[in-house]
Amino acid sequence: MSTSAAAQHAPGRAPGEGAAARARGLTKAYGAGETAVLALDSVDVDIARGRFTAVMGPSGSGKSTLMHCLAGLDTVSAGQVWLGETEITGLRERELTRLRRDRIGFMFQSFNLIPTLTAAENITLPMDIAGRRPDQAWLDQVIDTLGIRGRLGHRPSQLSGGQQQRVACARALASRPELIFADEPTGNLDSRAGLEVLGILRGAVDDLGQTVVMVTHDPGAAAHSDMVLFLADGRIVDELARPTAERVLERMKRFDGERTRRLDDTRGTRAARED
Ligand SMILES: Nc1ncnc2c1ncn2[C@@H]1O[C@H](COP(=O)(O)OP(=O)(O)OP(=O)(O)O)[C@@H](O)[C@H]1O
Repeated sequence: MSTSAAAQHAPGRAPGEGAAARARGLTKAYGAGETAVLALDSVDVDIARGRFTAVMGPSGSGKSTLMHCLAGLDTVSAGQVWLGETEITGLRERELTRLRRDRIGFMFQSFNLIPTLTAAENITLPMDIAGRRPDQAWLDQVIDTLGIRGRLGHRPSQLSGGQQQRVACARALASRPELIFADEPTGNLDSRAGLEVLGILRGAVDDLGQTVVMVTHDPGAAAHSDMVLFLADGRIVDELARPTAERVLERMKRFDGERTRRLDDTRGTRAARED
């Protein structure tokens, strides 16, 4: 199905506002010849501004590749990608670095905090590198929303996993980016800390007007989003607005069944040909 067409009418999309990011015909191949892997196969997608979008799919379906291409972390083989109104495909590495620094926030499963810096220093590091002054009122709001004011002088090793992820979240929010990409942000956390982080991302969207895209394997995590995009074999095969964990799980099971049937059909055809 064409996700772009469907997304224009999706309840998860704020009417009248442009997409925070979009891709048309996004194709990414790794390697060449016999060993080439088509990680993304002509993907059309609109990421709604001011919404929380989850990206799900089996291992190897292209979730991380999609995120990396939308964030300008990876080059594309074909197609176009825009961040807001800026087409990022074709930008030079230096322009991409600046664009990522100024307009995108990242959260990773492994937090990626600098161990020798305090929480406060980690939070403002990207802005310090860019020579930008943080907006103190915004920073205070983020720090208080995340409940980490009492931890600002601590180094990462003195913080729990959940607190480290909250610091990583504050770092992603500090520059007030147009778009936050979170790759399995709850993957290394116990369920309580994971729920806290999901609540924080939800709050960043609802209370602070941020746009969040989260890659996850967890239907429970996806249920915190406004819209789930399902990837399979490098294509967006479905989307689900206002998800619940049960509905996400049910869709995933359906895709697994369809995929197994397709594979069985392919094997059957091949076996018949060889007979
Ligand atoms: N640097 C690379 N070189 C070669 N192949 C790659 C590379 N990165 C990813 N791939 C392949 O591209 C496909 C998509 O990978 P990707 O990491 O995007 O999947 P994913 O859905 O994020 O998987 P997972 O859930 O396991 O993290 C896979 O078949 C993978 O093996």
